[in-house]
Amino acid sequence: MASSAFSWNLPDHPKLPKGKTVAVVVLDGWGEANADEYNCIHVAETPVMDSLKNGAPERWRLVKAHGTAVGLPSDDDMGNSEVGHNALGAGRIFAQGAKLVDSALASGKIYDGEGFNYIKECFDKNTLHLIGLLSDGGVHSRLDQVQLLLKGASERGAKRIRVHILTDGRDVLDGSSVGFVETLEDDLSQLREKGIDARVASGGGRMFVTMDRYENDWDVVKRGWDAQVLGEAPYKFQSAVEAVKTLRAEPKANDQYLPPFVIVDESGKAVGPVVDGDAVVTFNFRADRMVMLAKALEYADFDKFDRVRVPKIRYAGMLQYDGELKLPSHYLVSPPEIERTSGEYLVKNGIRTFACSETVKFGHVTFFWNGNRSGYFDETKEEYVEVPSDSGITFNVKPNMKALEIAEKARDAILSGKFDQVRVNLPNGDMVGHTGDIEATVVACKAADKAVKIILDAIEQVGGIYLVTADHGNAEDMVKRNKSGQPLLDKSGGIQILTSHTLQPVPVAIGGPGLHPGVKFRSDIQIPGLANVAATVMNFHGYEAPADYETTLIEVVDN
Ligand SMILES: O=C(O)[C@@H](CO)OP(=O)(O)O
Ligand SMILES: [Mn+2]
Ligand SMILES: [Mn+2]
Repeated sequence: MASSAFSWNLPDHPKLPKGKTVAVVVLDGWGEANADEYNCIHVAETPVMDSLKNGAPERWRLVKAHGTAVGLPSDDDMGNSEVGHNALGAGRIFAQGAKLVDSALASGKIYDGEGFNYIKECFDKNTLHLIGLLSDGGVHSRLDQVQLLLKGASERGAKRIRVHILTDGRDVLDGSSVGFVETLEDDLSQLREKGIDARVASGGGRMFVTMDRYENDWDVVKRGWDAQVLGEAPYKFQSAVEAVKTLRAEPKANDQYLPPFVIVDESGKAVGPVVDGDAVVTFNFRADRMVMLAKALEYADFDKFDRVRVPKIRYAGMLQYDGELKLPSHYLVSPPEIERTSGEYLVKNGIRTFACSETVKFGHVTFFWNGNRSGYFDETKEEYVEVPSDSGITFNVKPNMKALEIAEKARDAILSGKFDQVRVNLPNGDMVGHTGDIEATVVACKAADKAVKIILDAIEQVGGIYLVTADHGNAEDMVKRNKSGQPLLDKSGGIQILTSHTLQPVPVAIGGPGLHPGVKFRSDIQIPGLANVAATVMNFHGYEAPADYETTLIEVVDN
């Protein structure tokens, strides 16, 4: 597109009117899968979602929500909220962090960039610290990328390396942390044989240490800071494998919630606090759960918790995590440039927008939706409402979460007549699904379904249009399966609970009294995915999507 000819004005849709209130509902972690006892959506009472599926075959369909359809390296990659909401909001498929880091490592370009050269200054006399999620989940980070980075940095002069690990159990099976730590320890010992002083320095479970998001609970980040930067934690071990094995042996322990620990030497001294002159890299490519730590590492006037000691460091993110805040200012790989999102177009065409979720998913329908960008495009036309999430609990304890409150806010926004688009994320299926608690996940799915009803009823009242979809699967499959789909059993004969997202497709349901009667899903799109939703929503507002957007899912047939 020649820049001189560029215009934010969207062309009118030839057949669909303007002025309808459009509700866009994203059910987080709500995929479509075979109906069996491990499909919590099937087991749960979900009359509203069932009626959408069974009521109007031309207005319900499945779309792809994982792998290449959302910009991930391969179709073995499960979907996730970041890439899912990016695709939903941007209407195009961008090569995502996972893929960009892969290419930068493969070509070696990562080592030529500004970010690497910035941290390299410390290699000669000081320590390089790597902090991030240690697994092969591919949602926030990947172990093989960390291995390549360790190799690359040591070949380029890093003499002392400390790795601060966060155990996963959320994107990978619970219990797999031990194997990942063993693999890492193996790599570090090979580096030591080459004369590089490389060790694990601290650790903890991702949901209890460091990886909070959207400022739900700063204590999580503080626990990480204390262990990683100050070298202080309630548990001390001489090896990381011993740490993870011992902490996992506690009753009810799981990888996601391991307490913080530091590795100490024979005299009990932490082996790797961060000190003046050191370099720090946060190796997650995904933004949401690194932003808070990035602020603590980078901001001089930080006041969210007492950092006690603020070392003068050179800090780089694997990617830049927030394009608007330019955070962090140094990074190893440039993030995808997700611009001209549907949110920005619609606002510039006068669409008044309301977006809402509870804290743990708030940034999904705002920050991710808008291409990893904080804040409003135009505060006179947008209102983003965050319902405070519960903090300090696992969500199987309160599986209803804030679904009702979110739905009521959406209902009020729809009935107020002040908004053209009302967009929400309902977190239940995903957040409770990640706990691996099947019974609670069934309750969660029911709660999400009830919330959908409240929103659709409001749309009915104002003669509006709805589009209900999801960002990826989770609650529809809670068990690890073999290739033929049979549940896999562990050594003691129990099922292996699947806490992660899935590769399943997700539904898109459309309707409402405001939807032109001739609208139906097209059957000619090869492999429709989440990125086709944005053009569809633009149509419902009476516009055609920009030419480079993935095509709309609908057609209007004359009756
Ligand atoms: O909780 C998260 O960070 C991820 C899983 O790692 O889930 P989602 O992509 O749904 O936010
Ligand atoms: Mn999600
Ligand atoms: Mn999730």
